Amino acid sequence: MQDPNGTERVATQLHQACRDVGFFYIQGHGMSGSVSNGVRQEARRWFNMPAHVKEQIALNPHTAFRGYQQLGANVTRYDGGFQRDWHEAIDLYKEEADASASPVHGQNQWPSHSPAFEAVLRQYISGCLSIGQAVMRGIAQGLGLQDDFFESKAGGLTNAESSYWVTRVIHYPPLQEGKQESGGAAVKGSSEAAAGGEIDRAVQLSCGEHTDYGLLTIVNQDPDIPALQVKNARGEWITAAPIPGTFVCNIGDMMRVYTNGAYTPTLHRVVNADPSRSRVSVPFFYETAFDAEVAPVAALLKDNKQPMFNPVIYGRHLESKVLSNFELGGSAAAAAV
Ligand SMILES: O=C(O)CCC(=O)C(=O)O
Ligand SMILES: [Fe+2]
Repeated sequence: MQDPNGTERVATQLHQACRDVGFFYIQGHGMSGSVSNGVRQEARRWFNMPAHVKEQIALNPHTAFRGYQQLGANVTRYDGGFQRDWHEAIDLYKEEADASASPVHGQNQWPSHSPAFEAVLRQYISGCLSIGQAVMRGIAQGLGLQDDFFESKAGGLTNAESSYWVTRVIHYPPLQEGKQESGGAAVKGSSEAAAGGEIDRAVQLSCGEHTDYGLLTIVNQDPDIPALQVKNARGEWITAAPIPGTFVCNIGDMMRVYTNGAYTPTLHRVVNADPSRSRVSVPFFYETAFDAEVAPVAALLKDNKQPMFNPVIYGRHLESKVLSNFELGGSAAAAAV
């Protein structure tokens, strides 16, 4: 019997999804519901704690951008200005004992006052690392490479142990009244925009449109609040509705480089249009090792195609993104909390 485990079939499906859409769902991933649901339940409980408790693990440059960020601290940058994303979150990364090599290296600030939350979050991270390594093996196979390509030197020596993973525990309250209508994202306040400051778009977003930075994102979202939107090839926003028991996955910027543009990360955003309920999601980013040099894979440069991308050190790409993600300190958002 050929392909008894169906791995070739899955590899082909992954190839088609990465090439044509950039998003796919995974099921049969092996993570128990007590972990995937439990981490969201504990997160919801934690975000309901008073602000002064949450601020005990506040994120700033001295905490290597790890920890809690209040509502509106995370921003999306557009030409000429930024808009505040309407969420609060806890950011955690792979821990590094030597913090000197990068502004994002250091230890995590685990959620305060909640050992149960920390315990399930650690289980969740460990489960996602296994899933990430397994899916990357499938993606390598779908590309016609050795299934452990990404674990090899040419593939960045990335595995569950070395991945510079990130996880974001995110709480999206309902959008502010009068800002939820879809369409009409005209930029008002152009004098602010010209100065590179905060811009007042007609529509508020829970998370502005972006692509992810690394290899693979695994999204664990509330089952009953559709909010993640993906831009399709026609330029329309399509909802990636939650399917219980599955994770939504998408590929990031490094996959475009490795495949010399054959796979392109897809723009996505979050709009919690529910006026009465907040949404929790816990995306996990299975990323390249920090020092990995990412370059178009020679075996994928068919027909003497030239590489379209210069090699990138993943950690430098990550730093440039993280350092511009926040508008911390006294803000309109602080007043709104
Ligand atoms: O909350 C979600 O569904 C996805 C969030 C996201 O795209 C991100 O954090 O990069
Ligand atoms: Fe994302």
